[in-house]
Amino acid sequence: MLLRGGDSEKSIKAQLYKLNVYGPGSFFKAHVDTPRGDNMFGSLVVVLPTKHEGGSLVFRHRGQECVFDTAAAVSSEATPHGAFVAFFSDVEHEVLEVKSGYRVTLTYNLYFVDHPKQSVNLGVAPAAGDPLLDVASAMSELLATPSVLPKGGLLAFRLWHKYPITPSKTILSDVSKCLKGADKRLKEACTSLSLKTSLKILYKYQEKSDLDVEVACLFDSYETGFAKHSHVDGLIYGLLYRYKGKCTLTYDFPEEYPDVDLNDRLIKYTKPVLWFNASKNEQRINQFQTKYMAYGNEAQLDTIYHDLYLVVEVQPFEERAESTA
Ligand SMILES: O=C(O)CCC(=O)C(=O)O
Ligand SMILES: [Fe+2]
Repeated sequence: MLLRGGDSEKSIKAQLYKLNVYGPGSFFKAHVDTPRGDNMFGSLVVVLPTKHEGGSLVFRHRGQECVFDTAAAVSSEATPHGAFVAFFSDVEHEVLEVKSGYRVTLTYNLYFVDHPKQSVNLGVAPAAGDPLLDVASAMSELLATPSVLPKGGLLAFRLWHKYPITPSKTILSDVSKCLKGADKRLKEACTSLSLKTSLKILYKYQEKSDLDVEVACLFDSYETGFAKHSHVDGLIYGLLYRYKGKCTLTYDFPEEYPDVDLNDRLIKYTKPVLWFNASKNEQRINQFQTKYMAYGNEAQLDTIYHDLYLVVEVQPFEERAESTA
């Protein structure tokens, strides 16, 4: 169910990437498909009609697993026939060992495209029912609760999928046009309630001393320099003392790295945040390129998958109540 709702009308392009031939004993280790461009959202695997045993394609994402038994798919009828599966390419997948015969696949990269002329119409029908309504009603219930961000602030949803980021190039507002599955529905639900959303990247500074506090910074762009510049850490460290870890900082990173005496300006950007889907242990933060290199189906550094947050601006309760009254 790659494309739902509005996405069923989105133009997509399928580009042949490679041919894989697996003989007995062959397998493909668990990996994600290396993003080739910010608009690549999925992968299509076409399984050619060659009889084989073993070689199932196993998908894993956020603790869930599902198996596509390609051996059964090609031989479910008297004459072998082809099969295909499409998936979001940040979803980890693995081809188990082929026991006998040959397993042959063609893989395609799937891209969202702006110009319908380049696209192939795959005729994907929208899903039955409208899950958008559920998300929107849960969201409006949340905002109708006086104890939720009484003075206003932010809701920060860690997105279900990871997204391709090309350091120094990717503009997060462009990524918001390429949201996948549940993430897209979440954004649409916010828009239907006239809520202002934006995508951000989370960086955290954790103080290991007896203070045991941390500051979370939601940035508007991928910061290659963040880890290297100790004076940025110093700046945040200063803020830690001021806030004693009781609040979360959101901060638009300026072109020039700021001086510590800009603290007053930064305070303006400090807002309370309610976090969703971001359990402490699971949060992968301060991600940098090298970690991901060996994991893709092609070693490259230009574009990486990154966790992103959909951030929703929330007015103080009184203003929320007035606007819905
Ligand atoms: O052969 C398959 O089923 C999957 C191939 C694959 O994951 C890839 O080429 O990246
Ligand atoms: Fe793959």
